[in-house]
Amino acid sequence: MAAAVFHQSLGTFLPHGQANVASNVPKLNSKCFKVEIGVFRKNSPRSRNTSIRAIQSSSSQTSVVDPILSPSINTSDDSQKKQNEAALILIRHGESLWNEKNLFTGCVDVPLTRKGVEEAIEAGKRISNIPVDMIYTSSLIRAQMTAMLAMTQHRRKKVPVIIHNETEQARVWSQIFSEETIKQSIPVIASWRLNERMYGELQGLNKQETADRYGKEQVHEWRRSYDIPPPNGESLEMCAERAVAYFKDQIVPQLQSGKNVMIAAHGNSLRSIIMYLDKLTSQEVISLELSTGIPMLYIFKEGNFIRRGSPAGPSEAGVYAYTRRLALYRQKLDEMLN
Ligand SMILES: O=C(O)[C@@H](CO)OP(=O)(O)O
Repeated sequence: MAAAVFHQSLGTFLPHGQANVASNVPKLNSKCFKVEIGVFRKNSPRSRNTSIRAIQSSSSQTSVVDPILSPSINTSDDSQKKQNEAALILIRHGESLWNEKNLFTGCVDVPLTRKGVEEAIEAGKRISNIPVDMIYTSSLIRAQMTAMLAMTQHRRKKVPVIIHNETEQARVWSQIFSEETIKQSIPVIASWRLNERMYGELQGLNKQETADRYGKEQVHEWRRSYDIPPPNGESLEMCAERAVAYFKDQIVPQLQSGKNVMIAAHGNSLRSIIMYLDKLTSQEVISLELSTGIPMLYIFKEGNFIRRGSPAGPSEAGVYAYTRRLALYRQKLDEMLN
C-alpha cells in the first residue's frame, strides 16, 4: 500500500522512502496609518525587490496544494514562473488565560480562554474563502488552538494535520495511506522559532503590578522597545533573529512555489515578521500593536509582499477584488458548495 510522509522543506507529502531525498531547497527578507490590528507604514514598492530563487520541484512529490481550487496552481511551468502568487495570512492567537489575567506570558504554554476560542472561530469565518495550503504555528498551544479552530470554519473543509517529524518513528507512525485523504489535508508545521518572545524574569508577573513597581516607562521599554530585553529575556530584535530567519528559510520558499500559507503565532513574533514584511524601522515598530484573533492578509507576488489588511468578513467584496485568483477561488467554492 502506498504511504506518504511529509517532507518539511518541500512542504509536501512524499512517498515513504523518498522523504529524505529531496533536501536541496534554496534558502533565502512614511507614513503611518491605523488599521484594526495596529499601526503600519504604507507599502514602499522600492523596498520590495527581494531577489528570489525558484523552489526546485521534485517529480516524485505528491502536491498538497488543492489541484482544483487553489488559485496558485498553473498548468505550464512558464505561467507558474510569471504568475507565482500566494496568499499569506498572519494571525495572532486568540485571548489566552494569561492575557485575561494581564500576566506576562512569553514562552509559558497556556491555553485560550472561552473568549479566545470565540475569537479564533470568528477569525476563521473572516478567512473562510481564502485558500490555505499550509499552516505554520509556534510550538505553543494557544497558537495551535487558534489555527485549528479557525480552520473548522473554512469553506473548503480540508482537515489540518499536525506534522510530526521530530523523530523517524514519529514520522513513520503518522503517515497517511490515502492519496485522497492527503488531498483533503492541510499540513500544520509547528516551530518554537515562531514562539512568543521569551519574557525572562517577567514571565508570570502581573503587567500592572510590574509597572507600579518598576515604573511605567521602564515596563514600556521592556515591552515595546526594539533592542532592550526584559531581565534575562529576549528583546524584539533577538526574537526577530529566530522568527524572521525561520520565515525566510522555511516559509518564503513555500510562498514562492505558490502555496497559500497561514501563520498562527504571537504578538511579538508576528511584530518582528511584520516589521520585516513592511520594512518598518526600529522606531516605527514600537507603535505596532496586534489584537488577538484578527487575521491579516498579504499577497505574495513576484517576490513582493503586498499588505491587504484584515478581511472584515467572509464575503467582504474588497478582499476578492485584490487579485483575480482570490476571486476565482471564491467563485469555485461557491459553485462547489452552493
Ligand atoms: O505577555 C506576553 O507574552 C506578551 C503578549 O501577550 O505581552 P506584551 O504585549 O507585553 O508583549
